[in-house]
Amino acid sequence: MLGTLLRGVGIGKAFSRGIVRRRTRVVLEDVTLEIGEGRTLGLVGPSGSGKTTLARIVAGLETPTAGRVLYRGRDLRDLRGGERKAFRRRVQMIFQDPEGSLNPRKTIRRSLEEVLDLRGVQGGGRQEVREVLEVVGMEAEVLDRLPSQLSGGQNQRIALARALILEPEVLVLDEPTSALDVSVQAQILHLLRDLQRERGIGYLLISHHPEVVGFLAQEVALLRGGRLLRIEGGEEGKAGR
Ligand SMILES: Nc1ncnc2c1ncn2[C@@H]1O[C@H](COP(=O)(O)OP(=O)(O)OP(=O)(O)O)[C@@H](O)[C@H]1O
Repeated sequence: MLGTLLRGVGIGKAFSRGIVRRRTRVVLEDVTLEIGEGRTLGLVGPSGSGKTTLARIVAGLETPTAGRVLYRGRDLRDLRGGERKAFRRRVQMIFQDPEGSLNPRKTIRRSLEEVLDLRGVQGGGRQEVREVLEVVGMEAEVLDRLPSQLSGGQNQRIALARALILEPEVLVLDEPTSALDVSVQAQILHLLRDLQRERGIGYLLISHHPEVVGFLAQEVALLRGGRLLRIEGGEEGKAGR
């Protein structure tokens, strides 16, 4: 049995609004879910139901106002030093707008090399950058370009390459193909599926498109008005597992 990597338990989130009369708006209530090794949990629900907020909480980019997130059984609030670093490295988020997730003023080479710097890799970085480019199906000639000189699909591949350099255990994918042409969407989905099979990465996948969720997810969580209505088995057959 493959292990659980991330769990959200009883997650709630309320945003405050109004400066004079402090009011709060509850966006998530008592949401419990888990992301397992080599598995995809799809997250669907109407616009404004709290999907992105939940994804950001699970990825550690936002703190919940109730409940907790556990990474390998450890509460994120208790992670310090090396453990905190490990979480930051092993849980990565991929966004809908690939160009926006890359620094527009940095070449692709710089964007990838700076992640290697974060990992403390020196000298041998060049080879690794080339290897990861190959994994995401890109040629080395893109290295000297800026994100604005690449297509949406190419930028999403680079965003993935950047995450892969950190050797992630979990990828939180927020509408990763929605900004792309249909044919490019399919390529990215196949790439994501292959990466998961080869590396056992766990995915939390937000998408408005049932065919996208059906392709990758074994389980699908339905969020409505900030509450998890149900989690059900996905269409495993379609993914050919
Ligand atoms: N930083 C914030 N401050 C206040 N309210 C916020 C904040 N972030 C999100 N919200 C509110 O929380 C609710 C849920 O937003 P969220 O983006 O999580 O929904 P979503 O399901 O991802 O929507 P979509 O499918 O349209 O992307 C919305 O009403 C939104 O306005």
